[in-house]
Amino acid sequence: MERLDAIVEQLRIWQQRINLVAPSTVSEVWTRHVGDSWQLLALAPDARLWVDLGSGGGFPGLVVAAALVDRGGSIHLVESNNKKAAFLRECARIAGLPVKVHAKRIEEFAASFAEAPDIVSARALAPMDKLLDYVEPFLKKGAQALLPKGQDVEQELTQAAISWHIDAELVPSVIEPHAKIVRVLNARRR
Ligand SMILES: C[S@@+](CC[C@H](N)C(=O)[O-])C[C@H]1O[C@@H](n2cnc3c(N)ncnc32)[C@H](O)[C@@H]1O
Repeated sequence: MERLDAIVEQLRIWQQRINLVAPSTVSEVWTRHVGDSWQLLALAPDARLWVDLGSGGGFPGLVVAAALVDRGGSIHLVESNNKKAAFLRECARIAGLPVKVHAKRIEEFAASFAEAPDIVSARALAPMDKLLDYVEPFLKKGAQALLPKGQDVEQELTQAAISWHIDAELVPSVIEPHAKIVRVLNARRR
């Protein structure tokens, strides 16, 4: 809880200078962002090495990091916006989180990252078709992808299935009634 408190405190401070989350959601940060992120941990109880793509204001990446401390795990956050990357670094330092921030584009990170993560996550980054491009290099190394999605998820999966064979399951969100988390076990281009 102390680590999560520190994350929320830093978010509120930095949000006054840079747009880390939609301003309308700041008052609901504990449910809309912290809780929404925390629920991913139950879907990967044994994961220790994690990669979060397009981390932005740190969701789910920083919240996952707060839990990975107790598992002896760590997380790589990939965020190409330098101001957001600076926030992620400073927040991780203050909260004492096992985080490495990569201020680069996902494509560049994926090409140079030599480790095999247990989980790759991405929230609010891209439509499913594009998202699969981003996570495929990690799936090939044995990772599972956890991708929180809104109520249009079925439509996105149908669209993505035109170009991809997708082995995935949908897990209902415990936070948003119509939202789902897509757990991707495998994906390959047709
Ligand atoms: C809409 S925000 C979502 C942030 C966070 N995951 C969340 O759910 O609150 C998407 C973030 O992904 C970053 N991003 C988009 N494309 C990227 C890419 N190709 N490489 C690295 N970061 C990227 C953007 O800078 C932005 O901060």
